[in-house]
Amino acid sequence: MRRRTPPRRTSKPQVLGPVQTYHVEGITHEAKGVARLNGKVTFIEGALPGESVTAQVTKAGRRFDEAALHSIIEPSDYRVEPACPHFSICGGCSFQHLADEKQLAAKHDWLQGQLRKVATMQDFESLVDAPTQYRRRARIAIEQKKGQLAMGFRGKSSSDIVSIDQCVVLTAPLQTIFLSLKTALLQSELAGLLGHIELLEDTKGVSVLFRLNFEVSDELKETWERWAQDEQITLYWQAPKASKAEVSPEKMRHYELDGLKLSYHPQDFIQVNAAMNQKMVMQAIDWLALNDRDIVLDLFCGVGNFSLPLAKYAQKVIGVEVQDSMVEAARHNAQLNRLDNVAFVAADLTQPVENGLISKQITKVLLDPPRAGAFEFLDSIIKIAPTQILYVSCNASTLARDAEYLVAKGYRVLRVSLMDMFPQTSHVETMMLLQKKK
Ligand SMILES: C[S@@+](CC[C@H](N)C(=O)[O-])C[C@H]1O[C@@H](n2cnc3c(N)ncnc32)[C@H](O)[C@@H]1O
Ligand code: SF4
Repeated sequence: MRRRTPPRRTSKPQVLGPVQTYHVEGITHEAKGVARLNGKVTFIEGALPGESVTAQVTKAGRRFDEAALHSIIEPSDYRVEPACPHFSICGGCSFQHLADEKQLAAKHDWLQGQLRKVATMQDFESLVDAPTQYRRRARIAIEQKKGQLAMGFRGKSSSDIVSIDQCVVLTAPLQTIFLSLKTALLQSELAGLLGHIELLEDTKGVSVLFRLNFEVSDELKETWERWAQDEQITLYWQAPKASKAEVSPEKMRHYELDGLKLSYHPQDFIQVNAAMNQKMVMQAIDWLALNDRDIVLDLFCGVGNFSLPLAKYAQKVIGVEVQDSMVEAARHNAQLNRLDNVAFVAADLTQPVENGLISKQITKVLLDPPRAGAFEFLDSIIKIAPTQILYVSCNASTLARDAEYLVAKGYRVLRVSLMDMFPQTSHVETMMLLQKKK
């Protein structure tokens, strides 16, 4: 008998305490108001600094409590109407009730706290773009329960799916296809066969990937291919247990960046915010001040998102990436863009790498690791002894750890930029430039 994946655990907040009045003093980077009652810190979701609110403790801890907002007695001047009707329950965003400039200020405060041991400059720089309609990729959860279709994101205080009709952080073409898809799925048996859906927009247009939990008949597939033709989008099907390599490897996609064309598979990593990606890559080129004597090592290079633009300014760029298929795509991208001064190597940077990579000829290193950071490769970077290291990070705590190590080994932090890649959410991306001490 076929079995469905087990239902996710739901975690509804459990109210413990009486309704009490709090004065909110600060805000965490996850948008929880910080208050103190009888000396004990309380985090209140939805409350803003400067506000007087009433709230009820939902989780009592030894060092701090968590509370649910009950009412706002005195609102903050910076409280704004959330742009999305689902904001109060959808876990996708956490900051829509706070004015954009204050969101950024809250993220700055938090980032400065995280990096306080290594980055002592007064102010960090900021890189920002549009506050909404920026997300060119999204994973949509879907569930059919008792004839009802839920399609959207996980909730704020439960892992249930919040069914949405509108998502203001998606690009406009993705919002449009989301609605059309939802309407079509309401009338199709496909809804009950799906694990999740991935939406993607790039220079080629919009695509939808169906991740299947169960096999689909050819007839049903044909119906959906006709729907995709009408909508002028591309469909990808990922069969149950199928690997990425089995998902239409011939139907590659591409995006444009700094006048270059980058080809990739729909399940490869690409930066989610296209406008911010363009700005980030330009900032990397600017900060590294490359010239035709520079040999650059681009670690965790993906399909060449930094390597190719950098190659226009440097003598040579060497990109390193663990996934063979992405290394192949990166090599193809170099050819496509007629760049012959860039090479790509497949290597797992958490393991000892071939000695050829640890070359003293390398003058600058750029690294853009996943959340776990790059600790295992730091000693290799130190052996290379580049004059500059540009660290792009999606996790400030692993960045802080790695930067501390590099500082202890003879580097100093020159510049830090908070890149607001995901406005309205609590995610923070950082660019840090380190310089070798003389
Ligand atoms: C944050 S993404 C950055 C990709 C690229 N720099 C970009 O801007 O599109 C991190 C990349 O590191 C790769 N990666 C993850 N673990 C790795 C490892 N252990 N060794 C080498 N690359 C790895 C991932 O496949 C992914 O392409
Ligand atoms: S992720 Fe989309 S639907 Fe959810 S709160 Fe944010 S804008 Fe609204």
